[in-house]
Amino acid sequence: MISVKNLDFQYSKRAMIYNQLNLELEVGKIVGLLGKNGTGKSTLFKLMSGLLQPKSGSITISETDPFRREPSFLSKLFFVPEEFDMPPIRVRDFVKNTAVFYPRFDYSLMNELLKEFSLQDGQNLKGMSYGQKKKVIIAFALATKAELILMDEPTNGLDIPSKNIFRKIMAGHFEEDQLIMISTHQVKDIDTIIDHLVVLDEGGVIYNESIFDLTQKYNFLTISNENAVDAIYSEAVLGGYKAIVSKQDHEETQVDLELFFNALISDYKQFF
Ligand SMILES: Nc1ncnc2c1ncn2[C@@H]1O[C@H](COP(=O)(O)OP(=O)(O)OP(=O)(O)O)[C@@H](O)[C@H]1O
Repeated sequence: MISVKNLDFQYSKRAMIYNQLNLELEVGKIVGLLGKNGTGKSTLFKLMSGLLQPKSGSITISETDPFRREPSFLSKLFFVPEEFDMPPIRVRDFVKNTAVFYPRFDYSLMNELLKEFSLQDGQNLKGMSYGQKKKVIIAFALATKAELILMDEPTNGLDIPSKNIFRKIMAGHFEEDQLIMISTHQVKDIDTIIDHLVVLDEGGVIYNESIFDLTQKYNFLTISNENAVDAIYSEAVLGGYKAIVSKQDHEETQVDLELFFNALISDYKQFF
C-alpha cells in the first residue's frame, strides 16, 4: 500500500532530512513509528498525506502520488497531526460537515467512541481543552474507516484513563483492510496495540519488522546480575538490569519497546 523509494526532503535551504529512505508497508497492520527528535517522523506523515512534496525519490500510496491531492485519494486517508485547529462549532456539526468526505464514515461508531471518551456531540469545540479536542479527532479518524490513518503523537494531552481508552478502541476498531501508523515517543501508550515496528534513524529506516518476529527472535528479561545472561543489550534499572537476549528455549516474553528502541539506536546492526 505504501511504497517509499529513495526519498529525500528538505525544508527550503535546510539540510536534507533523509538519506534515500525506503519503506514498504501493506494493509492489515497497526504500525508504531519511532525515532529520536528531528528524525523526520512528522515530515514523513506530511509527505504521505501530500502536504509536502519529495525533493527526490517517490512516495506512492495505493499506486497514487499523494501530492496530487486527488479527492479519491484524500477520502481514503486521515491524518491526525500533532497540532491542529478545529472550527468553533458543535461536535455534531463538525461531524456533519466533514464526514461527507469519507464514504465509509461510520456515524454510530463516532457516537460510540465519543461516549467512550465521555464527550457529547452537542459540546462546542471552541470550549474544549486540547486533550478533549484530541479525543474528538481520534474518534473521528477511526470512524472514517479510512484505508490509511496516520496519527502523530495521538496520546499527547490525553489523561491517564483516556490513554487506556485509546488503547482499547484502537485494538477494537481496526479492520484488516486498513493500515494505521502511529508516531510517538510514548511507547507505553502503544506497546500493546501495535503489531509492527518501524524505526527511523540516520536518515533512513533502521528497523521494519513485525512484533511477532521480534518475540520469536528475542527475549526481554529483568535480571539482578548483568553477567547472568549473554545479553545483546542491557540497561541498569532500579534493583537490577533489563536485558535483551536471543530467544533460545525461553518462553515468549512481552516486548519492551523502550529497551529495544534504545538498543537499536545504540547499534542497530547487531540485530541483523
Ligand atoms: N516547517 C519547518 N521548517 C523548517 N524545518 C523544519 C520544519 N518542520 C520540521 N523541520 C525540521 O525538519 C527535521 C525533521 O522534523 P520532524 O518534525 O519531521 O521530526 P520528528 O521526528 O517528527 O521530530 P519530533 O520527534 O521532535 O516530533 C527537524 O530537523 C526539524 O527541525
